[in-house]
Amino acid sequence: MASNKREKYNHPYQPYHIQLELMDQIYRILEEDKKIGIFESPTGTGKTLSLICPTVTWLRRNKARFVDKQDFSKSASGEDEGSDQQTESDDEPPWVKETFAESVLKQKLSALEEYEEYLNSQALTLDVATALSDQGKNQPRPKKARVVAHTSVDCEDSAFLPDEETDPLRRPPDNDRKITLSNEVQTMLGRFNEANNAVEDKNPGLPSPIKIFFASRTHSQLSQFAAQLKLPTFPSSINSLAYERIKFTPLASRKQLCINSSVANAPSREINDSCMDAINKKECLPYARARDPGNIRTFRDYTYHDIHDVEDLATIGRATNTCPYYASRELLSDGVEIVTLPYQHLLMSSTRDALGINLKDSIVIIDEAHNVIDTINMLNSSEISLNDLQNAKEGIAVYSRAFSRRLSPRNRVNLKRLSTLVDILIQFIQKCYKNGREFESLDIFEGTNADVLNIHNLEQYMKRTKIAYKIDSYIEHRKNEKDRSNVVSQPILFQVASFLKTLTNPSKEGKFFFDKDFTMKYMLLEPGHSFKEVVEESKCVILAGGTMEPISDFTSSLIPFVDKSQVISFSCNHVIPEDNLNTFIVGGNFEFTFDRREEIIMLSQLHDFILKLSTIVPAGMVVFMPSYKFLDTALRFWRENRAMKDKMDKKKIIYEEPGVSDTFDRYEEEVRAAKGGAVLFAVVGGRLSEGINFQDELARAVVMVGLPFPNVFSGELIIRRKHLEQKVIENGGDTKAARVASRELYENICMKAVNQSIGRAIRHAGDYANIYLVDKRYESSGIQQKLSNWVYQRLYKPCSLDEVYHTSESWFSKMQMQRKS
Ligand SMILES: Nc1ncnc2c1ncn2[C@@H]1O[C@H](COP(=O)(O)OP(=O)(O)OP(=O)(O)O)[C@@H](O)[C@H]1O
Ligand code: SF4
Repeated sequence: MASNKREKYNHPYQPYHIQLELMDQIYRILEEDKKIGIFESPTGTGKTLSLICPTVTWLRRNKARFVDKQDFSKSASGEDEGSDQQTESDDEPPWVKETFAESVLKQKLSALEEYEEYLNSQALTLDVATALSDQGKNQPRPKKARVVAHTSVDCEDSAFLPDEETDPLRRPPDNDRKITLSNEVQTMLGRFNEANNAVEDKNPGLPSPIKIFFASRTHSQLSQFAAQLKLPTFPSSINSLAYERIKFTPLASRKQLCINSSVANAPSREINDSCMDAINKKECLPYARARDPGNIRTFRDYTYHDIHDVEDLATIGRATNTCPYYASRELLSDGVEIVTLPYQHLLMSSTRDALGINLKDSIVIIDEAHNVIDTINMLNSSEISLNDLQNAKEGIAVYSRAFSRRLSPRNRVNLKRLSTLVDILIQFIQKCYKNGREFESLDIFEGTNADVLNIHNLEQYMKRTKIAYKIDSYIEHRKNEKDRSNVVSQPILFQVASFLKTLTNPSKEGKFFFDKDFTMKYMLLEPGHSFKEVVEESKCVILAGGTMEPISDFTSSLIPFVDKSQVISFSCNHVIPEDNLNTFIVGGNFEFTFDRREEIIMLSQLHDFILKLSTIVPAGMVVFMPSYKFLDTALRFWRENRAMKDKMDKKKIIYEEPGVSDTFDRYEEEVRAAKGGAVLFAVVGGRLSEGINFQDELARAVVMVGLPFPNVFSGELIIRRKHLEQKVIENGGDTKAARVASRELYENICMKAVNQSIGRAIRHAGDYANIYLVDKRYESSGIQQKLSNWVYQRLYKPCSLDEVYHTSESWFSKMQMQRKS
């Protein structure tokens, strides 16, 4: 049975039972045409292959169905779904259409076979590409583009002058195919093109009707996807083809893909502008080559020859001297089946449009999806503090003085206007600031002369002249000249520009408000609104992650517009044996509410509990505290009142501090030294609570102290709660229902953080550890149900503290014995 299933999804290994369950659910979404899948698959359970195998298997089967005469004849005869255009062929008898469709199909299929054979026969491997790209280093380089580098001291001052105000429509849009080339570039291009144009296009362009878009948060997760995609082999979608390559491309940023060294070395935030500069000045040969169909074909054939990650794509770009950033985008409409891309490429509609990403009917997979709501909110929010504005004002003044003689009258006027606007923002904060207070954008300008300023024009001016970039670069440059330490300061004018953009075009789904430290913020309150387009355009969206509970967070804020019958959610068990984890609730007196958490008796008891546990737990033990402040209070109290020194029993104490980056390394070293292990005190939401592996000895126990509810006084939360309560009431609920919804919001934020933190332990099939939830509020069934399923399923029955110690002791001895035998 299991091996049948393995074949069914083309899994490269014998899938774990839980992988089979997950793959069944994913396949079901696709086959039953459901809209949303929400899947939790704990780390170590082979999530990436569980996502790849059923989706690509389905994709190939679906393509086979598409290639089937009936489906294809529709597309060949122009009868695409939704097409209501009358065509000439409507008048033709059915047998004519059918014969035409059959002949088109035949031609396309045999061309497809030829293309696969062509790819097989060509030496388009990465080794060849690397060799070519090494050779390419000796090729003449295009004229060096002028780049404003922060660290460069000998920058010409003129580099900091505002760009000329050209009509933005005349600036080559990203997908403009025609550019006029300088003579030098044209000569070189001619040489490169001769060879390529002689080769006819082998790819018949049989449309891949459905694509898979796989988005994740980090570069390493996307590379991991490419590496895992190499493992399975999928049957060809065409009977006559013995082997069909997966047509895959990653999409990435210019920072990762730029092969023009004079641009690629610029600081991250300047790369886009530098690239556009190089393009506008016709100084980038790889760009010119990426506009040429012959070069794109060569680039495509290299790319499709194998599964390549982002670094490989850059190598192919160098080998073909074709910009991989632009060339990879061309593949979106050239037979690609699977695309990986970072979150922001997928989640912003403007970025999708600019990159030419069409999600129509696609399978969208979002990995590490516990971050997706925060990412959408972050991408659509902006903020600026009083301090930033004061620095911006100073920056504009310094810049205006330095360049007063060289600025055109128009630039001078606009800079003056910008300074006045910054002044208005400063005065508004000084006059009206109250943490958590909402305001409208119009309130800022009441009683001012802002109408004369025309903020929209000012925003456009900043965009066209890149003045924010010029001022920030100039200030940085001056600082570096005076202070050779090269301390990178914040790009303040960039922040002003971004806030201005929000101010001129705020979305209805967001609010302006004041937050702590005299900050003005704009925050999106309905992430679902921005996500709706992704859901509506695609065939389905699969949200997958290691810790997705509480799932209600997604259904209520991300996809409230999707009918429940269209959502499948599934939380996988862990691959570890049932007995490899116990979750204890340590209640008793413990209740670390904000008011009580510093009570002397509770702090003393907490110390005694951790101390006792440290004598029982082997090797490493991680204790998560709800905040830095509480960690600091507890450590101080224990040193002063419980004679705590630098160890707990035999375990060395290591603790997290804000801004310190080597905590994990020190802890790991201590645990690996095998002298008795270490206790690591970390903070929920700190840098050790997400994305870090505490496998095996690094965490034989995770202790979660209290429930890390968010700060009720944060301006952001005040606004979110108010918005939610209003929504409940507008939808016919009463004040009690509104309060319940608020409570749910708080609990979800808190439990998401708990699941993230405790999920750091148990990282593979043979791992084992215990989890201790120290607070009596964990006894509530509502809270327990928000734990990750694999943790909830291993909750130990309610018991006394003595039983916790006793059971733990015998369990650890048993597990260690098992390991030895
Ligand atoms: N059934 C299996 N048998 C053996 N190895 C497997 C199996 N399934 C996946 N693997 C391998 O296990 C390793 C871990 O896989 P992957 O990184 O996808 O898992 P994960 O830990 O669930 O993911 P994440 O780190 O994103 O939480 C990979 O090298 C993968 O090829
Ligand atoms: S077009 Fe490509 S290679 Fe040229 S500067 Fe831009 S990203 Fe770099």
